[in-house]
Amino acid sequence: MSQWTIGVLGGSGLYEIDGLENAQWVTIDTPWGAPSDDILFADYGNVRLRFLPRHGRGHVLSPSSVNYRANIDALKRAGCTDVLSISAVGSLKNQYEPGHFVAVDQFIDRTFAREKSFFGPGCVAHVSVADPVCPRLSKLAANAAEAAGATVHRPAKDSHLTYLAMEGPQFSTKAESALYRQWGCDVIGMTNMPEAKLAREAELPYATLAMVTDYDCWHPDHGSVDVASVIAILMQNAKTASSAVKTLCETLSKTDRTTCAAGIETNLDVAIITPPDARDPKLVAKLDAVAGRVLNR
Ligand SMILES: CSC[C@H]1O[C@H](OP(=O)(O)O)[C@H](O)[C@@H]1O
Ligand SMILES: Nc1ncnc2[nH]cnc12
Repeated sequence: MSQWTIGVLGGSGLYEIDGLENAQWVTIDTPWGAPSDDILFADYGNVRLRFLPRHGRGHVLSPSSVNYRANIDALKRAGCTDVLSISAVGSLKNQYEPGHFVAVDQFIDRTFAREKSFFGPGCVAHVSVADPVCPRLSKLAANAAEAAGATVHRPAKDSHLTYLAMEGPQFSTKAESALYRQWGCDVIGMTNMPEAKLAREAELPYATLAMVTDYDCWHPDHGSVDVASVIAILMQNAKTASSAVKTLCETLSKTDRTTCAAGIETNLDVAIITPPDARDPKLVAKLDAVAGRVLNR
Protein backbone atom coordinates (compact mmCIF):
# COMPACT_ATOMS: atom_id res chain seq x y z
CA MET A 1 0.00 0.00 0.00
CA SER A 2 1.41 3.37 -1.03
CA GLN A 3 1.13 6.03 1.68
CA TRP A 4 0.22 9.70 1.38
CA THR A 5 2.56 12.31 2.81
CA ILE A 6 0.55 15.47 2.68
CA GLY A 7 2.27 18.83 2.94
CA VAL A 8 0.07 21.65 4.18
CA LEU A 9 1.02 25.29 3.71
CA GLY A 10 -0.96 27.13 6.36
CA GLY A 11 -1.85 30.67 5.38
CA SER A 12 -2.97 33.68 7.38
CA GLY A 13 -4.69 32.52 10.55
CA LEU A 14 -3.45 28.93 10.36
CA TYR A 15 -0.08 28.70 12.10
CA GLU A 16 -0.44 25.38 13.92
CA ILE A 17 -2.61 22.27 13.90
CA ASP A 18 -3.21 20.68 17.29
CA GLY A 19 -4.27 17.26 18.42
CA LEU A 20 -1.86 15.37 16.13
CA GLU A 21 0.02 12.13 16.93
CA ASN A 22 3.84 12.16 17.23
CA ALA A 23 3.99 15.86 16.43
CA GLN A 24 7.37 17.56 16.38
CA TRP A 25 8.78 20.68 14.73
CA VAL A 26 11.76 19.84 12.50
CA THR A 27 14.28 22.26 10.98
CA ILE A 28 14.95 21.64 7.30
CA ASP A 29 17.75 23.43 5.45
CA THR A 30 17.55 23.96 1.70
CA PRO A 31 20.00 25.17 -0.97
CA TRP A 32 17.55 28.04 -1.61
CA GLY A 33 17.77 29.47 1.89
CA ALA A 34 15.57 29.07 4.93
CA PRO A 35 11.91 28.09 4.68
CA SER A 36 9.33 30.22 6.50
CA ASP A 37 9.62 28.14 9.67
CA ASP A 38 10.34 24.66 10.97
CA ILE A 39 7.99 22.02 9.64
CA LEU A 40 5.56 20.24 11.93
CA PHE A 41 5.94 16.50 11.31
CA ALA A 42 3.01 14.42 12.54
CA ASP A 43 1.12 11.22 11.88
CA TYR A 44 -2.57 10.97 11.31
CA GLY A 45 -3.47 7.29 11.17
CA ASN A 46 -1.72 5.97 8.13
CA VAL A 47 -0.96 9.40 6.73
CA ARG A 48 2.12 11.52 7.31
CA LEU A 49 1.36 15.21 7.69
CA ARG A 50 3.98 17.94 7.14
CA PHE A 51 2.68 21.36 8.13
CA LEU A 52 4.49 24.60 7.28
CA PRO A 53 3.06 27.99 8.29
CA ARG A 54 3.68 30.07 5.16
CA HIS A 55 4.25 33.35 6.97
CA GLY A 56 6.04 31.72 9.92
CA ARG A 57 4.63 31.35 13.43
CA GLY A 58 3.75 34.88 14.56
CA HIS A 59 3.07 35.91 10.95
CA VAL A 60 6.49 37.51 10.55
CA LEU A 61 6.87 37.23 6.75
CA SER A 62 5.02 39.38 4.23
CA PRO A 63 3.87 37.74 0.97
CA SER A 64 6.87 39.25 -0.87
CA SER A 65 9.40 38.03 1.69
CA VAL A 66 8.21 34.43 1.88
CA ASN A 67 10.95 32.23 0.38
CA TYR A 68 8.64 30.18 -1.85
CA ARG A 69 11.49 28.14 -3.33
CA ALA A 70 12.79 27.15 0.08
CA ASN A 71 9.27 26.22 1.26
CA ILE A 72 8.56 23.93 -1.69
CA ASP A 73 12.05 22.42 -1.63
CA ALA A 74 11.73 21.77 2.12
CA LEU A 75 8.35 20.06 1.68
CA LYS A 76 9.84 17.89 -1.08
CA ARG A 77 12.82 17.07 1.17
CA ALA A 78 10.34 16.22 3.94
CA GLY A 79 9.00 13.50 1.66
CA CYS A 80 5.70 15.11 0.67
CA THR A 81 3.76 13.39 -2.08
CA ASP A 82 1.24 16.24 -2.40
CA VAL A 83 0.89 19.84 -1.19
CA LEU A 84 -2.29 21.57 -0.04
CA SER A 85 -2.33 25.32 0.40
CA ILE A 86 -4.80 26.95 2.75
CA SER A 87 -5.15 30.61 1.92
CA ALA A 88 -7.13 33.66 2.93
CA VAL A 89 -8.60 35.47 -0.08
CA GLY A 90 -10.79 38.39 -0.99
CA SER A 91 -13.96 37.68 -2.95
CA LEU A 92 -14.39 39.21 -6.40
CA LYS A 93 -17.94 37.90 -6.90
CA ASN A 94 -21.06 38.34 -4.86
CA GLN A 95 -21.67 34.61 -4.42
CA TYR A 96 -18.41 33.94 -2.59
CA GLU A 97 -19.30 35.19 0.85
CA PRO A 98 -16.91 35.72 3.75
CA GLY A 99 -16.64 32.37 5.50
CA HIS A 100 -17.05 30.34 2.31
CA PHE A 101 -14.29 28.17 0.84
CA VAL A 102 -13.33 28.16 -2.85
CA ALA A 103 -11.51 25.24 -4.51
CA VAL A 104 -9.66 27.32 -7.10
CA ASP A 105 -8.24 25.63 -10.19
CA GLN A 106 -6.65 28.53 -12.11
CA PHE A 107 -4.37 31.45 -11.31
CA ILE A 108 -3.38 34.74 -12.88
CA ASP A 109 0.09 35.70 -11.72
CA ARG A 110 0.51 39.45 -11.25
CA THR A 111 3.38 39.13 -8.77
CA PHE A 112 6.70 40.67 -9.81
CA ALA A 113 9.14 40.72 -6.90
CA ARG A 114 9.71 37.02 -6.27
CA GLU A 115 11.96 34.21 -7.41
CA LYS A 116 9.71 32.16 -9.66
CA SER A 117 11.76 29.16 -10.76
CA PHE A 118 14.22 26.62 -9.42
CA PHE A 119 15.77 26.52 -12.88
CA GLY A 120 17.90 29.18 -14.58
CA PRO A 121 21.31 29.74 -16.15
CA GLY A 122 23.01 26.35 -16.49
CA CYS A 123 19.85 24.28 -16.36
CA VAL A 124 16.79 25.61 -18.17
CA ALA A 125 13.36 24.04 -17.88
CA HIS A 126 9.89 25.01 -19.06
CA VAL A 127 7.11 23.15 -17.27
CA SER A 128 3.46 23.40 -18.26
CA VAL A 129 1.17 25.14 -15.80
CA ALA A 130 -1.86 25.09 -18.09
CA ASP A 131 -3.64 23.19 -15.34
CA PRO A 132 -1.79 24.31 -12.22
CA VAL A 133 -3.98 22.47 -9.71
CA CYS A 134 -4.14 18.73 -9.14
CA PRO A 135 -7.81 17.82 -9.68
CA ARG A 136 -7.63 14.76 -7.41
CA LEU A 137 -6.18 16.64 -4.44
CA SER A 138 -8.49 19.60 -4.97
CA LYS A 139 -11.57 17.38 -4.94
CA LEU A 140 -10.44 15.51 -1.82
CA ALA A 141 -9.72 18.81 -0.06
CA ALA A 142 -13.08 20.29 -1.08
CA ASN A 143 -14.87 17.15 0.19
CA ALA A 144 -13.00 17.44 3.48
CA ALA A 145 -13.89 21.12 3.89
CA GLU A 146 -17.54 20.32 3.22
CA ALA A 147 -17.45 17.51 5.76
CA ALA A 148 -15.99 20.02 8.24
CA GLY A 149 -19.12 22.13 7.74
CA ALA A 150 -17.91 24.71 5.21
CA THR A 151 -19.78 25.99 2.17
CA VAL A 152 -17.42 25.09 -0.68
CA HIS A 153 -17.46 26.41 -4.24
CA ARG A 154 -15.97 24.06 -6.82
CA PRO A 155 -15.15 24.57 -10.49
CA ALA A 156 -18.00 23.57 -12.83
CA LYS A 157 -17.42 21.22 -15.75
CA ASP A 158 -16.48 23.85 -18.31
CA SER A 159 -15.64 26.81 -16.15
CA HIS A 160 -12.80 27.69 -13.85
CA LEU A 161 -12.38 29.31 -10.47
CA THR A 162 -9.55 31.80 -10.81
CA TYR A 163 -7.30 33.21 -8.09
CA LEU A 164 -5.61 36.51 -8.96
CA ALA A 165 -2.19 36.62 -7.29
CA MET A 166 -1.11 40.20 -6.59
CA GLU A 167 2.22 41.36 -5.16
CA GLY A 168 0.90 43.30 -2.18
CA PRO A 169 1.43 43.90 0.64
CA GLN A 170 -1.06 46.73 0.13
CA PHE A 171 -4.56 45.66 -0.84
CA SER A 172 -5.87 46.64 -4.30
CA THR A 173 -7.17 49.97 -5.47
CA LYS A 174 -10.83 50.09 -6.54
CA ALA A 175 -9.70 50.42 -10.16
CA GLU A 176 -7.57 47.26 -9.87
CA SER A 177 -10.34 45.35 -8.13
CA ALA A 178 -12.78 46.38 -10.91
CA LEU A 179 -10.26 45.29 -13.56
CA TYR A 180 -9.79 41.84 -12.01
CA ARG A 181 -13.57 41.46 -11.87
CA GLN A 182 -13.77 42.35 -15.58
CA TRP A 183 -11.16 39.69 -16.24
CA GLY A 184 -13.56 37.18 -14.67
CA CYS A 185 -11.37 36.41 -11.66
CA ASP A 186 -13.12 34.86 -8.67
CA VAL A 187 -10.86 35.53 -5.70
CA ILE A 188 -7.74 37.52 -4.92
CA GLY A 189 -4.74 36.78 -2.73
CA MET A 190 -0.99 37.42 -2.48
CA THR A 191 0.68 34.04 -2.03
CA ASN A 192 -0.37 31.25 -4.37
CA MET A 193 2.01 32.40 -7.07
CA PRO A 194 4.79 31.50 -7.59
CA GLU A 195 4.06 28.75 -5.04
CA ALA A 196 1.92 26.72 -7.47
CA LYS A 197 4.47 27.09 -10.29
CA LEU A 198 7.30 25.94 -8.04
CA ALA A 199 5.28 22.96 -6.82
CA ARG A 200 4.84 21.95 -10.46
CA GLU A 201 8.60 22.26 -11.07
CA ALA A 202 9.17 20.07 -8.03
CA GLU A 203 6.66 17.53 -9.45
CA LEU A 204 4.38 17.95 -6.45
CA PRO A 205 0.61 17.81 -7.03
CA TYR A 206 -0.71 21.10 -5.57
CA ALA A 207 -4.17 22.36 -4.66
CA THR A 208 -5.60 25.33 -2.78
CA LEU A 209 -8.47 25.69 -0.41
CA ALA A 210 -9.15 29.41 -0.44
CA MET A 211 -11.00 30.84 2.57
CA VAL A 212 -12.96 33.97 1.73
CA THR A 213 -12.40 36.69 4.31
CA ASP A 214 -13.72 39.87 2.62
CA TYR A 215 -15.11 41.51 -0.52
CA ASP A 216 -11.87 43.32 -1.32
CA CYS A 217 -12.89 46.93 -2.11
CA TRP A 218 -15.41 46.67 -4.97
CA HIS A 219 -18.65 45.79 -3.22
CA PRO A 220 -21.10 48.67 -2.80
CA ASP A 221 -22.60 47.10 0.35
CA HIS A 222 -19.32 46.25 2.10
CA GLY A 223 -16.48 48.45 3.30
CA SER A 224 -12.99 48.09 1.84
CA VAL A 225 -10.91 45.24 3.21
CA ASP A 226 -8.63 45.79 6.18
CA VAL A 227 -6.59 43.42 8.33
CA ALA A 228 -9.01 43.63 11.26
CA SER A 229 -11.93 42.40 9.17
CA VAL A 230 -9.80 39.64 7.65
CA ILE A 231 -8.68 38.47 11.11
CA ALA A 232 -12.24 38.51 12.44
CA ILE A 233 -13.34 36.06 9.73
CA LEU A 234 -10.15 34.00 10.04
CA MET A 235 -10.75 33.51 13.79
CA GLN A 236 -14.13 31.99 12.94
CA ASN A 237 -12.63 29.88 10.14
CA ALA A 238 -9.33 28.57 11.47
CA LYS A 239 -11.12 25.75 13.33
CA THR A 240 -12.97 24.70 10.16
CA ALA A 241 -9.73 24.82 8.17
CA SER A 242 -7.80 22.70 10.64
CA SER A 243 -10.68 20.26 10.95
CA ALA A 244 -10.77 20.07 7.12
CA VAL A 245 -7.08 19.12 7.17
CA LYS A 246 -7.73 16.35 9.72
CA THR A 247 -10.75 15.08 7.80
CA LEU A 248 -8.63 15.03 4.65
CA CYS A 249 -5.99 12.98 6.49
CA GLU A 250 -8.68 10.57 7.69
CA THR A 251 -9.84 10.04 4.10
CA LEU A 252 -6.30 9.67 2.81
CA SER A 253 -5.41 7.14 5.48
CA LYS A 254 -8.12 4.87 4.08
CA THR A 255 -6.94 5.32 0.49
CA ASP A 256 -4.03 3.72 -1.32
CA ARG A 257 -2.08 6.51 -3.00
CA THR A 258 -1.79 5.85 -6.71
CA THR A 259 0.21 7.92 -9.18
CA CYS A 260 -1.50 11.20 -10.03
CA ALA A 261 -3.35 10.73 -13.34
CA ALA A 262 -2.50 14.28 -14.44
CA GLY A 263 1.18 13.31 -14.88
CA ILE A 264 2.40 15.97 -12.45
CA GLU A 265 4.91 13.65 -10.79
CA THR A 266 6.74 13.06 -14.06
CA ASN A 267 6.30 16.44 -15.78
CA LEU A 268 10.04 17.19 -15.76
CA ASP A 269 10.57 14.31 -18.20
CA VAL A 270 9.66 16.71 -21.01
CA ALA A 271 10.63 20.07 -19.48
CA ILE A 272 14.42 20.30 -19.24
CA ILE A 273 15.96 21.70 -22.43
CA THR A 274 19.65 22.01 -21.41
CA PRO A 275 21.47 18.80 -22.37
CA PRO A 276 23.47 17.02 -19.63
CA ASP A 277 26.90 18.11 -20.93
CA ALA A 278 25.88 21.80 -20.91
CA ARG A 279 24.46 21.85 -17.39
CA ASP A 280 26.06 23.83 -14.56
CA PRO A 281 27.05 21.26 -11.91
CA LYS A 282 26.49 23.81 -9.11
CA LEU A 283 22.88 24.39 -10.12
CA VAL A 284 22.36 20.67 -10.71
CA ALA A 285 23.55 20.04 -7.14
CA LYS A 286 21.04 22.60 -5.78
CA LEU A 287 18.28 20.83 -7.71
CA ASP A 288 18.87 17.50 -5.94
CA ALA A 289 15.53 17.44 -4.12
CA VAL A 290 13.25 19.03 -6.69
CA ALA A 291 14.68 17.45 -9.85
CA GLY A 292 17.06 14.70 -8.72
CA ARG A 293 14.70 12.12 -10.22
CA VAL A 294 15.51 13.32 -13.73
CA LEU A 295 18.93 14.94 -13.31
CA ASN A 296 20.65 12.03 -11.60
CA ARG A 297 19.74 9.27 -13.97
C1 LIG B 1 -3.82 38.95 6.34
S1 LIG B 1 -4.63 39.37 4.85
C2 LIG B 1 -3.49 39.27 3.52
C3 LIG B 1 -2.68 38.00 3.48
O1 LIG B 1 -3.53 36.86 3.64
C4 LIG B 1 -3.33 35.98 2.54
O2 LIG B 1 -2.23 35.12 2.87
P1 LIG B 1 -2.30 33.53 2.78
O3 LIG B 1 -2.53 33.15 1.34
O4 LIG B 1 -0.98 33.06 3.26
O5 LIG B 1 -3.45 33.09 3.66
C5 LIG B 1 -2.98 36.94 1.43
O6 LIG B 1 -2.43 36.28 0.33
C6 LIG B 1 -2.06 37.89 2.11
O7 LIG B 1 -0.75 37.39 2.22
N1 LIG C 1 -8.78 41.41 -0.50
C1 LIG C 1 -7.63 40.73 -0.47
N2 LIG C 1 -6.67 41.02 -1.36
C2 LIG C 1 -5.52 40.33 -1.34
N3 LIG C 1 -5.23 39.37 -0.46
C3 LIG C 1 -6.17 39.06 0.44
N4 LIG C 1 -6.18 38.15 1.43
C4 LIG C 1 -7.36 38.24 2.05
N5 LIG C 1 -8.13 39.20 1.49
C5 LIG C 1 -7.41 39.73 0.48
